[in-house]
Amino acid sequence: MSVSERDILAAMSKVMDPELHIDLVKAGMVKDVRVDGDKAKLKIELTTPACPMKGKIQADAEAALKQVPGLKTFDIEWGAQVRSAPQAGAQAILPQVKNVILVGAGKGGVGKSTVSVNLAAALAREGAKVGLLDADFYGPSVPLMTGITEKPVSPDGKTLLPLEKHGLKVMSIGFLVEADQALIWRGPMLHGALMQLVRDVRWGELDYLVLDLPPGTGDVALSLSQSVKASGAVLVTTPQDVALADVVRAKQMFDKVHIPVLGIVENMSQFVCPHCSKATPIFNRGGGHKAAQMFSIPFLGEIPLELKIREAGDAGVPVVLSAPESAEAQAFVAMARNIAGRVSTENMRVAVKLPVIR
Ligand SMILES: Nc1ncnc2c1ncn2[C@@H]1O[C@H](COP(=O)(O)OP(=O)(O)OP(=O)(O)O)[C@@H](O)[C@H]1O
Repeated sequence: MSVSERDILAAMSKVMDPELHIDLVKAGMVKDVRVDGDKAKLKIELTTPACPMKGKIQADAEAALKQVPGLKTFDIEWGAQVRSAPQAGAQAILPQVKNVILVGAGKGGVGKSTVSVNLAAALAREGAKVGLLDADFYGPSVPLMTGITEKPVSPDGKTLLPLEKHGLKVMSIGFLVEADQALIWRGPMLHGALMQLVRDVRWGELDYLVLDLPPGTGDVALSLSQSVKASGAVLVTTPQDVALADVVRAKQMFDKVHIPVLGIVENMSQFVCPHCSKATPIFNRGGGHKAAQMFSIPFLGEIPLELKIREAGDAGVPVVLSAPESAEAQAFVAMARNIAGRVSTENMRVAVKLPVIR
């Protein structure tokens, strides 16, 4: 029995992307199908190199090809092509950036910058082109957390080159102004300075720009979020019940400007004693889950309270790079994959008018 390219496509159209809820052919992921007698070659292009469902898609695709009558061997080349947010492109303020991911929190000190830096580093480690923009003028921590001490240069007096470290393109308000100076600026001045950071930096082509927002739900966070036409926002919280009120405010802020909330990350979830391995929920447990349930938005992961995370931050090498095999690094990687998956789902939902599935 001879096999045709149509048979291969028919088999692939039975494989569903478990997150996007459409089949691989409809999602445009199946490329370059070639059949030669009883052998087939094809390429499957995932929507992100950090795909949280790659293992399942791979198993399902192989199982489907094994069912094709007459097909003896097959060779799947795996790749990834990050899709742009529908609002990205020539008209946008960042025309070469496919997706802006906002990282926000209802209040300061919950680990927003730690999450931003590790998210960016984890996505880059998976193979994506990633930028990190620190707009947190209250306490720009990205220079310290990435170990960058140089100042950005402007080759033409108008635009700035981002600094490059850990496979990331990095820019921070902290590179340009003293913290006490930014703090006395009023709203419009701050917004202007931050927009300059967005617009006048030569980011080049990026799959993801992770934007560490100023904490809270003030006007600057709101107007910046609105201006960059983000793919979505990640809310960082600690597990206490008192943090819930801040999450509510942050969620309302993003709803107001129609930015999808990609989900909630619970930071400082519990402390695992390095001596006896006993887990202690210092800041209580479950607040992030509770908030996610309350709003029917995804829970993107929990990050333990762990000395190594703080030490890695202070040493300028994110823990996902300094100790990639550690449980805390794995927690960040799982979170980053969930976020990349949610960005893909949001983009696909708009592109093919999928129903909202939470
Ligand atoms: N999971 C964690 N385990 C241990 N230390 C952590 C963890 N998350 C954050 N920290 C530490 O807590 C401090 C505050 O974190 P970070 O600067 O990321 O918070 P933030 O929400 O961005 O704060 P701000 O809004 O004030 O800028 C840092 O010293 C950081 O290293």
